[in-house]
Amino acid sequence: MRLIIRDDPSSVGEYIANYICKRINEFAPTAEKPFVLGLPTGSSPIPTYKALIKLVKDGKLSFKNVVTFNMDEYVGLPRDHPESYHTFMFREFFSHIDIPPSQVNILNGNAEDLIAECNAYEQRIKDHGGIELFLGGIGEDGHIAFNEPGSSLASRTRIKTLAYDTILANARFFNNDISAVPRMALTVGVATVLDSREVVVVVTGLRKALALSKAIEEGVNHLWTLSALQLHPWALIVVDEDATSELHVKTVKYFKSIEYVQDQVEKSQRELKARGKITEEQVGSME
Ligand SMILES: N[C@@H]1[C@@H](O)[C@H](O)[C@@H](COP(=O)(O)O)O[C@@H]1O
Repeated sequence: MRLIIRDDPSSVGEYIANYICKRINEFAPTAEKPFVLGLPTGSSPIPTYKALIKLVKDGKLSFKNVVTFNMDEYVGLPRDHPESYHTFMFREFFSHIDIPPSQVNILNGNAEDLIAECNAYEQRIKDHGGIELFLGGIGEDGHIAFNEPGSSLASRTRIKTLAYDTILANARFFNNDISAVPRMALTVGVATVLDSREVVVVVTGLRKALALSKAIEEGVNHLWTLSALQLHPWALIVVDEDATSELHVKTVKYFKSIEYVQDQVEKSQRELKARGKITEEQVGSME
């Protein structure tokens, strides 16, 4: 697992957007072989979405051959409700980029048969060859998607009852009216996230500091479902300084030193390449 620390949420967003841009461009997606991207909602990914939109507007990135799968959706909230995750995703992201709406997948929290909806979603992900990169956020209780504390680490897309903490945290989106927050959601499972080839998680703000420390400084634990990422072979967590507040100083120093050494390695590779000592391919294989 890598942990990247940036000063503030907007630098975190820029880092992740540039990272995703590089991954999509290197993948060189086509209509036959699209890049399959998992996406979250919440306030934390908004700076990333803003930076991705700018990359598209600047002509550096296209979503024409990208297929997306969102992590979760409330149960019973009308699709056009201002706080449904459908509305959120189109308002904050999809309507500003060049993705064909037919390539957007979001769970239907109003399906007649919710279990069938969840199973079909898992199948659709499989039919697309799995998710290449899953971008996620976390809740204050360490949940990834809506995998609340106690969720099975082997869980798949399913119906989840929300924890009271999450209902309280999300009440701010419903005029602070706790009774207006849906009690249930459809969500991809922890195992659905772990199945993706790469996971990138955004964690910003003091409110998430305890969850971050539990997830990376302690063992794999179903009470802090983000900790399951420790089992993933290719995981990256990008955080701001505030989110590191509960980490040990040595943890922060360790991850900063890793980034520093990595930068030095890349710099020396670029120099070797400029002097014709190694090829572009060799640079890529060492990154
Ligand atoms: N289901 C979503 C999560 O996927 C998201 O990570 C979390 C954090 O939201 P925010 O980024 O607004 O703190 O909110 C909800 O609970």
